Amino acid sequence: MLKFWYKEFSQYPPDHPDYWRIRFIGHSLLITTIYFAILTVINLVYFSGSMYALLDAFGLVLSLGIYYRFCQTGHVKITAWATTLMLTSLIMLFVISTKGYVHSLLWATLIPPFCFFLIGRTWGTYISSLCFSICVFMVYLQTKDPQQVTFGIGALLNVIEVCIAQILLFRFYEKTRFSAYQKLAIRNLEIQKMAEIDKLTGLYNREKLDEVLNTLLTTSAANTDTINPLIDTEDASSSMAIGQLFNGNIIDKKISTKPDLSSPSLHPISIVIIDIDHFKRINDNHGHLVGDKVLCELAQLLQSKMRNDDLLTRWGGEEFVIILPNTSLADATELTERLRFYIAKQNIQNMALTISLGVTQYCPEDNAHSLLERADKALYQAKSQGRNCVAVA
Ligand SMILES: Nc1nc2c(ncn2[C@@H]2O[C@H](COP(=O)(O)OP(=O)(O)OP(=O)(O)O)[C@@H](O)[C@H]2O)c(=O)[nH]1
Repeated sequence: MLKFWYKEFSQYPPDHPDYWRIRFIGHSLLITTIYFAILTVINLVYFSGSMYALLDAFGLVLSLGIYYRFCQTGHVKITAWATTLMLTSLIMLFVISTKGYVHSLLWATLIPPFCFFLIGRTWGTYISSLCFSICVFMVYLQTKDPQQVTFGIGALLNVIEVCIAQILLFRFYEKTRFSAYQKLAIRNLEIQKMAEIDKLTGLYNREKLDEVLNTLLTTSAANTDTINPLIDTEDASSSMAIGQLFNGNIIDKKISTKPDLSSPSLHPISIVIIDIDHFKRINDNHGHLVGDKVLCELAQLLQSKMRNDDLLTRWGGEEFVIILPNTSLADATELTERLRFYIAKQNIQNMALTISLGVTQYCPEDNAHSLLERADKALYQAKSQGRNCVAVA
């Protein structure tokens, strides 16, 4: 609708800071054109007020002229100022010429929204203050020389017109505010995702691992009397789900509210550190780009073997860490052995590749650091045992 009026400026895409200002200029000048055209006719035909009709006709020509020029040049700042000055001066001329009677003062309430949106806070404040001071002065003059107030059709039209303009203005404001808020929310989500995802493999990174581990273990420390941080598939009494910690999605499994730290085997959590064997050789022999591809492919293969609640992360370099909730050390060792065997059978970038793995289980006195340190020691042991094997600590 009204495509002939709204010009698309390719230099101002939707994410440009001036995008909404341009739309506002287009809307405002369209509305003022329509208003001035109607007012010219009403003043001329109905009220026989040639002076006001002339003022409105002048406004009509100015609105069209400013918009025509804007479409040609695309100068946002100049157009914003021209529109502001035209509107404020015509409104104030009307207010002064009616001496503030016939509800003409209502028109002045349109000045701040226009000024602030078009020319910014500072000038918006100055111009609005000036115009309102004139309005106050008009009312002061009325007190000095009071006249009988009559509520004619002119006053009625002024009220109706200003009310319609105010509603349109505030609809527009709300639309821009909502749109800006939505964009911001989407950006925030993107940034948050970027901050916790490893760019190369697409897995969660070390920051996310630390966050999840710390949250799990801090929750356990703070709630030793009430909450066990470990997962209990049977006990669904707490509303906090492990899945929320991992990926923001609520997964059915709940964190137990029973004080069970004394018997971690009932609610075990295990950690695995994986390290590619002789990865340096791959880089040296085939180049870093092939090394990167190996990391990505391995990440995908490992991910394909994860269960719903397992969290696979890239710890850094050619090391990966898995958090295995609700998994005892024995189960974790078995699962890890299966992983090792599975990877050794794969052909990754036309190479046979092996991994070494260190496994450990969470103890009540652990913190994130001590837990990872123990798993790392196990990994070191696996390396010294000749690689391509699993060691437990
Ligand atoms: N291509 C690639 N290489 C990486 C990346 N991060 C770390 N590396 C390389 O990974 C190699 C790790 O080498 P080392 O720590 O000596 O370990 P390794 O050769 O796997 O030997 P072991 O662990 O003892 O079996 C180094 O050559 C790093 O440059 C990465 O993102 N991309």
